[in-house]
Amino acid sequence: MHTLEQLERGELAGTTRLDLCADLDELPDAVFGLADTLEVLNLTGNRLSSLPADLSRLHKLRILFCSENRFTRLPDVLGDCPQLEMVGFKANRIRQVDATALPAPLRWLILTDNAIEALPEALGERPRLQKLMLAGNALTGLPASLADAQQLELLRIAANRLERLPGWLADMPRLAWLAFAGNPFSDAAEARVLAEHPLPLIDRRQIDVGPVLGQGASGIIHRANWRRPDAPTRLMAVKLFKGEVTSDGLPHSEMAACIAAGRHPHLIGVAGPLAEQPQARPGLLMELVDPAFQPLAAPPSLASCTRDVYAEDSCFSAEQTRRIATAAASVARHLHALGILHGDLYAHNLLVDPAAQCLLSDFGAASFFTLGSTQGLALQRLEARAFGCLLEELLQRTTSPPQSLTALAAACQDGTPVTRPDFNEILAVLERA
Ligand SMILES: Nc1ncnc2c1ncn2[C@@H]1O[C@H](COP(=O)(O)OP(=O)(O)OP(=O)(O)O)[C@@H](O)[C@H]1O
Repeated sequence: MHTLEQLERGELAGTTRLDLCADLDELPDAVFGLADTLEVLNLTGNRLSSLPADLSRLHKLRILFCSENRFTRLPDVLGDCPQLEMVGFKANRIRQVDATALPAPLRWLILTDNAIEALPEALGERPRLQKLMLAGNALTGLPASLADAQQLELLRIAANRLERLPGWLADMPRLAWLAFAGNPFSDAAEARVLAEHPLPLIDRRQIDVGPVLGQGASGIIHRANWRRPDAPTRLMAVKLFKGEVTSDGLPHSEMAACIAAGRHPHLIGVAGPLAEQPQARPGLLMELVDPAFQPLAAPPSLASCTRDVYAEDSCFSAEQTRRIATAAASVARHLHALGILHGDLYAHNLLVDPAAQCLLSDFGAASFFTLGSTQGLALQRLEARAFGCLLEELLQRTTSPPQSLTALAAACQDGTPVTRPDFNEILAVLERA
């Protein structure tokens, strides 16, 4: 984080990235002194409601974050910025987004947690658009032009007012990660899945909440002792949800998916939701994961956009790759059979131990669909592409990758979704590999 004083004293000359959080009501003029080098401008957490009309003087600007400010419209000046490819305005009060505000090179747009009812058709006319985060708005529809966004890979539309999922989503050639829970059309499927797979409520008096184990976007995970009257005390983990919308969706949908997912060798076991209590946060009691299990990769970076970031020295044997891929595919098939789309099938959500045992975590983007529906089948093909990307990444780091798996990764990423293999076929290939 930089300070206004550093900026005004000229100490930041030549910088490519500026992070300013200083109760700003307007962009300081001194920022333009960095115009010849500035590529990333992070103004998150100020009180801004507009940007200067001549923002495009920052002619090298590629990435702009203005989350947690007071914008009520996406500033039109963004559309004048010749290199601007990533725009983040999470948690503002935006109602209005005009075509003029969308820069031509737009690749990654974050408008999570605003009050947007409609988006301009021009959104689909940004040919590089790859990642679109719209959860937590008031959208009743999506621009039909998005059907032409050939590069779109990740779409978050959870917690909106959509009455249906657009049919064209099924034909998107590259779409692989989709979250849509918390819309009127999917609420019934969520309620059904949950009703069919209930878990007993856990009495909060039986839980001693211990130290923090970790923190995700939707909540904090603590170690916990579960003291049951008729059984020995068990060491567990409890997730206490924060309650707000995340970039993936709503905490109650995440909880519903965790519960409904049931038991599977490659899922973290869930004991049940904590009984509700006034003023207490919703909570979920689950098995404690051994620290030997670690994420297979880190989440995407600003540069990688939709693809995970692996450690430089990540390297797998063909057998490890086969085991990890089989675990991911079998758990995806299990979820799909229940009417659950994981929506975030990524290496960073796979916890793997040194013996290549594997757990799929993070149901924050999970959504619910009607079993046996055409739409359900399309969604499974969409998740097959996510699996294909994962397998491709594993194979890039595998010594002597089996040819059959290279062909499988390609087939799962076929630009015509209906020709992709389903998860039964995927598992059959993995078994033979
Ligand atoms: N059952 C568990 N046992 C032990 N540690 C856990 C358990 N669940 C989560 N953790 C720890 O808490 C961290 C956050 O977990 P959580 O599932 O909330 O978030 P995430 O999926 O990693 O992140 P995000 O939701 O932001 O994508 C994990 O990285 C892990 O270190």
